[in-house]
Amino acid sequence: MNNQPIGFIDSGVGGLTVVKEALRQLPNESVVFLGDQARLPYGPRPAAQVREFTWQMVNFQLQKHIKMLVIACNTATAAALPDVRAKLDIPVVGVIVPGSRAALKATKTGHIGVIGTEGTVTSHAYADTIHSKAKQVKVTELAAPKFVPLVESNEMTSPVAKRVVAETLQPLLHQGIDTLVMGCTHYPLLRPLIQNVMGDDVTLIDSGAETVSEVSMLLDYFNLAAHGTQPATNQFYTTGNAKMFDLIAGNWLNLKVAASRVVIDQEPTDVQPAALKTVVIASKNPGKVKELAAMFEADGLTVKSLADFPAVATVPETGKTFEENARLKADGYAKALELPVVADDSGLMVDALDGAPGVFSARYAGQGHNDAANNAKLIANLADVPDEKRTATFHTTLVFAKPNRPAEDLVVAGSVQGRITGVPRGDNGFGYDPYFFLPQLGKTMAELSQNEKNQISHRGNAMRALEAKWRDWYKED
Ligand SMILES: O=c1nc[nH]c2c1ncn2[C@H]1C[C@H](O)[C@@H](COP(=O)(O)OP(=O)(O)OP(=O)(O)O)O1
Ligand SMILES: [Mg+2]
Repeated sequence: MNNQPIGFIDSGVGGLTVVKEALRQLPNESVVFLGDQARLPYGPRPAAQVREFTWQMVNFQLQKHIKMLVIACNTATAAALPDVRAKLDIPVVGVIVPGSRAALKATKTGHIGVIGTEGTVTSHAYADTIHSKAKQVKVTELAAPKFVPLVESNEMTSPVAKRVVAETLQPLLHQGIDTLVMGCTHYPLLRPLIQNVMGDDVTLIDSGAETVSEVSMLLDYFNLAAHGTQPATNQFYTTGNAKMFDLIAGNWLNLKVAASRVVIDQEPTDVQPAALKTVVIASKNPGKVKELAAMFEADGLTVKSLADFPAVATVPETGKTFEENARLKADGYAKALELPVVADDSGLMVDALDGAPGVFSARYAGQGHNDAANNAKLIANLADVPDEKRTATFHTTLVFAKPNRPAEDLVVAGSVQGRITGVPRGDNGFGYDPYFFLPQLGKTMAELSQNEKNQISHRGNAMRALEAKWRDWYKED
């Protein structure tokens, strides 16, 4: 008997489909869930990176004193389960074996379909597991990389979702597949759409739900089940947007949760007293911070960001222009922190949308916005616009401010032109980068390294303008 919690980890909200099943089947058990929404999707990432991220989640869970770990993510199971299992002395459960087992039990035609992320499909983890048990069974695997972003942007019932699901599953029809494994814990949230396309004769296997039976069995086997004498407690954490997390959990899984945001990919930084040669990049956007930090670090400055000052109050962006917002942020944070501050206000202006989303780029998708939701809305709004009319501009205004001297603000700007594609490409950068195509390079922004992006980007151009001026300005003190 053991009242410690069970830890569940996933790249995002998808793992909650497993937790929901656990709460139903094992109501005495306490749960700690962590979703790495800040870095999803995991699907397109190299296996080594998925392993690294998974270990960061595992280490977070170990601090919560879990008694068992469930890797509620197929991509992470395929990439990291053997490694994690070998190094931990608690039971570690993945989703692929239980899903494979259930599919074998269900199939009559002996032809099983598997849909998953690119990472899961290229690992052939399902085919290998199924074939290790039953060689003669035919397994057809198909990557469905667009499904996770649909779920994470809360677009499960939109016309876009319906079309994407129908188009993606086309290759699996009329082949004699009678059982389809939803090999990603996000997919059960699209279940009605998937069932509709596959037809009622196809049995859908929810690998996550199957996993809970395995958890239940292991709790008994290792004598780890909770006493049931005290109420179970549940804790939910996300590395991303807690509001969006709560919204999706509530709307789609009927789970009332209040998630907390956590950082798992950096060592805690001590807050140091204000140093003379310190600049604070006053942004909550890690993508921006990374790009801007490089320049100042090269100049020998100590660079900090708002992540180093978790207690400072957020400055609202109430301006109507990039410059107004950049000034508000720079002056506001410089005053609060009593340090020199650089702020960036930036966004995407699409010609066919009369310059939208513009200064509203970060909040384009409204309440609980995030990159995936913003991108989904952008693509939906451009659905009927032909390629040659999808021209767009990225803009950045940078303001460098000294504490309490707004009149001396140094203001520069930069921009770059490109075109909005229909299909995202690349894993680098952030925000709208995967959709921002640069015809002269034949690549999207997200396909460039940080260095390459800085050479041509709006932010890089603004930084070069700042570079020419800031040293003299800074020295004046
Ligand atoms: O290089 C870029 N590549 C892709 N997307 C970009 C880029 N630069 C800005 N963007 C998008 C992200 C966000 O949706 C909006 C900026 O909004 P913006 O308010 O300036 O930044 P933010 O809220 O993300 O962070 P913060 O205000 O804390 O600096 O434009
Ligand atoms: Mg902002």
